[in-house]
Amino acid sequence: MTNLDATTMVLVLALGNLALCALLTFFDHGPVRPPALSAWALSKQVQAGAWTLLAIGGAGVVPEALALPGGYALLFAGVAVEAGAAFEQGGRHGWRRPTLVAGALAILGFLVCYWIDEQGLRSVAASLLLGGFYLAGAAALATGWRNASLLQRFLAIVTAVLALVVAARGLSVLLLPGGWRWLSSELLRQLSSIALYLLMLANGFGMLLLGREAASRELARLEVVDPLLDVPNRRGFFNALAPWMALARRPGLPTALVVLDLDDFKRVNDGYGHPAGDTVLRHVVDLCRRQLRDSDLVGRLVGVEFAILLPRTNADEAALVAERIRAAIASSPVKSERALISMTASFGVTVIRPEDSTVTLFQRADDALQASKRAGRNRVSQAVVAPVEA
Ligand SMILES: Nc1nc2c(ncn2[C@@H]2O[C@H](COP(=O)(O)OP(=O)(O)OP(=O)(O)O)[C@@H](O)[C@H]2O)c(=O)[nH]1
Repeated sequence: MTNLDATTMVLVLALGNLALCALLTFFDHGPVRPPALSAWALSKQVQAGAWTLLAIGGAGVVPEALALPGGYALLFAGVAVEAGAAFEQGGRHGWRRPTLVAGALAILGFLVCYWIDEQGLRSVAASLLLGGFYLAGAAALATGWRNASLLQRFLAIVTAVLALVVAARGLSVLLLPGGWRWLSSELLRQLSSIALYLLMLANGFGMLLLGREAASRELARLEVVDPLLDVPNRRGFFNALAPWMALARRPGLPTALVVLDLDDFKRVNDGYGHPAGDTVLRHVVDLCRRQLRDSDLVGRLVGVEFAILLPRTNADEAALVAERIRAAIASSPVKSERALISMTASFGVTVIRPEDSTVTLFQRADDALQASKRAGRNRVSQAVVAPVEA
């Protein structure tokens, strides 16, 4: 292997991290910057500072006695923040703080080792601590392995392997100072430098690509899910309804559809403000969910009109479910900042018939809903089904 001297590798790492920082500065992340990305950008800045300090220390611009401990302390702070960002990205928000504490302890531990032994113990501590933090980052990437994307799994494995190479260097200095067979300690040092460089690249591209994956997943989700209430929107509900429409053409248990419209909701918005109206909507969805089975589905059709799909349920059973939800809504006022807001809803109930299209199905349910409204609101009406002509 060509000789990669330590000063060159440190310089390459400094330049690489500085380049990443520049890219992140000009990256348009939209109006809201995700916390994981902010933490990660900070970690890159700190690491860029660390490698730069180590590089200029190596070149004799800054006294080594200052550059080495200062550079490594910054480096541990940087990798600790980076591991914390990876936990944040993986949804383990609680792990961020312990990672930062571990970073502070690592700095302390390293400084003690440096003070005891400037050469041997220092590289043992540096390699083991850096490897440890990157391994923590790999563990964070591996969270939710089953649902993780291929990219995330690949990054978790690559990070773990490279972290082990970095840590192996520290162990070799400690246990096999003369090297082992062809694996000389110099070769391990070079491999460890290359691993650090690859970690920088893998984490750099990986984090940005993972962010992009998450953004496109979120976009796809928003096509079928209502962002305020986290239930299927009209399109999502119709998607879920399609197989039940097809099943209705075969003999078997019926599937019911309930449509629900909150009564006089304009009064809530006008009287208590739009945010209070949103709270009421969340509360209503919550109440509905509590009255339904896992196999049932509530979706938001438009505004304050909802639909509920009740598989294997006939019209009378569906009317009972609707009545339960009606009573729950009417008897649980919502606490807003200013007052208790009482709410009622009107319901239309029908079952899917073999000859139904979504238009005829919703027309029937909506007619029943309008009948409830005309009859004074806060009630459940079953659709009138015209007999099928022979
Ligand atoms: N806070 C809030 N209000 C909404 C939302 N979507 C729709 N609305 C409001 O809900 C109200 C719906 O009004 P309508 O369904 O036309 O009528 P209503 O006042 O509910 O009266 P009836 O349906 O005739 O009983 C309107 O004032 C909308 O602005 C939302 O996401 N949040």
